[in-house]
Amino acid sequence: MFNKIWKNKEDEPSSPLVYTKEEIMRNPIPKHVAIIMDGNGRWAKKRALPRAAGHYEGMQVVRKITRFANELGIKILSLYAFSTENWKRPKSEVDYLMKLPEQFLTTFLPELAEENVNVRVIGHIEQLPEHTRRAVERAIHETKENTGLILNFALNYGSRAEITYAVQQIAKEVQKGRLSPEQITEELVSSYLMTKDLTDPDLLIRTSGEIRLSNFMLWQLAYTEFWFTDVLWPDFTEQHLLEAIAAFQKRNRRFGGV
Ligand SMILES: CCc1cc(N2CCCCCC2)n2ncc(-c3ccc(F)cc3)c2n1
Repeated sequence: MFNKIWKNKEDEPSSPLVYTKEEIMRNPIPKHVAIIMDGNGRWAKKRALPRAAGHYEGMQVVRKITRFANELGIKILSLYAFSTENWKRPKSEVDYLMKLPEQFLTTFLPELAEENVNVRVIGHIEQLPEHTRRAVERAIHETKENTGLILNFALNYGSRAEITYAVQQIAKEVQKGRLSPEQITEELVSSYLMTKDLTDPDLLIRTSGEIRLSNFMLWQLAYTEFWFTDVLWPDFTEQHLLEAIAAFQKRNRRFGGV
């Protein structure tokens, strides 16, 4: 295996450094954390379990990390749950994945509401099975007045498609004479994206050792700190989130000066 530019977290004993919530909360907390939740299939394979077991375990981690992010004072947590490329997976796996939003919400929506969490979704949910879309729309409706953590699921989402659709919409406005080319600024483009009501991610976390963006929030991540870990998503813990935020805080210490 080639020598990686960052430490392998998965094979080493747990990091000698242990961070506490109190210690991390003494420094600025990233307002928007985005996570590419990778490694569920590999986690199952390592245990000779079906891939569905990895997805199920990954869903339990979503609940745990959502609760902890809310405690830390993170304002927005974006989770890449299903990309437009995921449709290429075996039908049985896609069918299972499409049941997870209902399962998650049936089990945890009362708790999310209790914790004042505001559920949102970016992506083309109109292309999801009816039962999946209904569960998601109900969660969005039932939590829309909540003012706590914004839990933003990326479902059937692809960044290039999002940007292309925005360009098409802007071109139509120019064609109708409602916009001039000079009015097309970065702010205007951002206002045509699905994330128009959200600030850009301050910290991106990707698990399972993959070092790529996989067509996730390409425009929005322009100035985001990236933190990669070999840890597989089902093994991701509050301590790993603290480690990622500690790295974010170390990198942003320079903000005070040159
Ligand atoms: C539709 C694919 C999918 C996969 C999935 N996994 C599987 C892959 C990633 C690891 C996490 C568990 N989760 N976990 C929660 C949701 C969810 C989505 C929307 C919502 F409103 C509430 C919950 C979810 N959705």
